[in-house]
Amino acid sequence: MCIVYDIQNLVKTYPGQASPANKHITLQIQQGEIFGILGDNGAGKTTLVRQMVNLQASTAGRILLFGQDIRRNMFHVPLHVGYMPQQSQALNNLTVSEALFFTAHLRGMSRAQASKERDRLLQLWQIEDLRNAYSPRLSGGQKRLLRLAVTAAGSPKVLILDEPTNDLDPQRRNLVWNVLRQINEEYGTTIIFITHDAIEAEKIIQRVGIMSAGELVAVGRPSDLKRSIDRKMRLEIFFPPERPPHLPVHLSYHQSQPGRWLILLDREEALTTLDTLHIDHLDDFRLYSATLEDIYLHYVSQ
Ligand SMILES: Nc1ncnc2c1ncn2[C@@H]1O[C@H](COP(=O)(O)OP(=O)(O)OP(=O)(O)O)[C@@H](O)[C@H]1O
Repeated sequence: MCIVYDIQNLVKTYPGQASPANKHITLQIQQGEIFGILGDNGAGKTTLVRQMVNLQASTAGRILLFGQDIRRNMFHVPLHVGYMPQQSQALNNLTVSEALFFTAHLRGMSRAQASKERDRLLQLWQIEDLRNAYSPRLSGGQKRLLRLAVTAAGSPKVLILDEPTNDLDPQRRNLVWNVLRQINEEYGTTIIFITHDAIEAEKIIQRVGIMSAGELVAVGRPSDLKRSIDRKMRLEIFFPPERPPHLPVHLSYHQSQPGRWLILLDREEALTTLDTLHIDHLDDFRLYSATLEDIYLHYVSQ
């Protein structure tokens, strides 16, 4: 299988920063993969993808895209990669329809092909009713869908998306994951994205890279990484914040919000722990096997 990205020993230190934003990142991404990048705030994810699209010079290391060093030819990345940054003002004063048409046209399609591409994208991303709306007047979520559609215009071989589901309601987040999977299946597009939605992204992620403090601390298929915490169950409990339950002393919890704890347990002790906690004193509880979010918490907390 063809290697799309070959990232070798990459380091980025911003001027004036004591520690590097990322260090010694070595990673290969294969053609047709859906690769997710997870990590806490400031872990170096955006810096890494900006290096991958040649918008950020690296301090050391190199990046090959389809076997060619991305710094040798400034057109190499734009020719193959559609990139959606976290924030962008780039849609100017165009209507939704114009933004899609001109992007497809600029990417080499004839006017007739670009019109067809515009209609296909309007339908695929379910934004047909916005076709004549001016992009600056769209809501945050509508803009996000338009930016995703613009990034995918002309079907580039690789999509790199920095938090594709930010600003979206649950229904549209679902739409995004489904459309990305569809694009990957139909065109064999390699899709690389950063997300904080570990649980939802698990639906489509084939391989994941977990970043912590500038380092890539784990890379693998979610099912393989799960083996490292395989014997663990995830117990989520909900309780009145002013009356926290008494947890057996050998267990620790992660509090995602007041009155909600996440506890990783050995399978064997799940039922006894629930007994100790007195279920009737809890507002609610959920017990399930490890998710991608647990893998992430496991590696980031190490
Ligand atoms: N232009 C810059 N100049 C100086 N430091 C920067 C710059 N951009 C990012 N950094 C620093 O580099 C580190 C990594 O930032 P980066 O944006 O890559 O993290 P991230 O994982 O994408 O975070 P988030 O999830 O919050 O978006 C942080 O410490 C950040 O403060």
